[in-house]
Amino acid sequence: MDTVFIRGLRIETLIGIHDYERQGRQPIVLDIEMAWDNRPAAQGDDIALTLDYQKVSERLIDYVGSSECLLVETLAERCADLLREEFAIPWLRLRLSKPDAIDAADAVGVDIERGQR
Ligand SMILES: Nc1nc2c(c(=O)[nH]1)N=C([C@H](O)[C@@H](O)CO)CN2
Repeated sequence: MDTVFIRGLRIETLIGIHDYERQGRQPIVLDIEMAWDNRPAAQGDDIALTLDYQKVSERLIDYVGSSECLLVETLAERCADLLREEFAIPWLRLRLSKPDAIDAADAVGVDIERGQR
């Protein structure tokens, strides 16, 4: 199975359960693998047949940048649903990291896998 991936997509958003987190935005980082048959695009050298990672990235920047979730689980699930519905992606694995949440940790977050490989 081929994939298209996006690694290290950093987006400022309002996220967290604590009052101080509701006062201002902080970064989250997305790492995403998305199932896609890359052969038709390669055969025709045709961007129209790709899962265009620029369009996917721009859509996520817009959506996440205007989100106000409490939990990383909620935002991860909503991103996965959006991608699968709007881009007809049959399977994806998505890691949502919060690099600034825990001082003693490089990052915390969730990994989810949705759809059929
Ligand atoms: N499983 C989770 N645990 C925690 C979350 C979360 O979103 N999912 N969030 C917090 C706080 O917002 C933390 O990120 C900032 O101190 C704590 N635990």
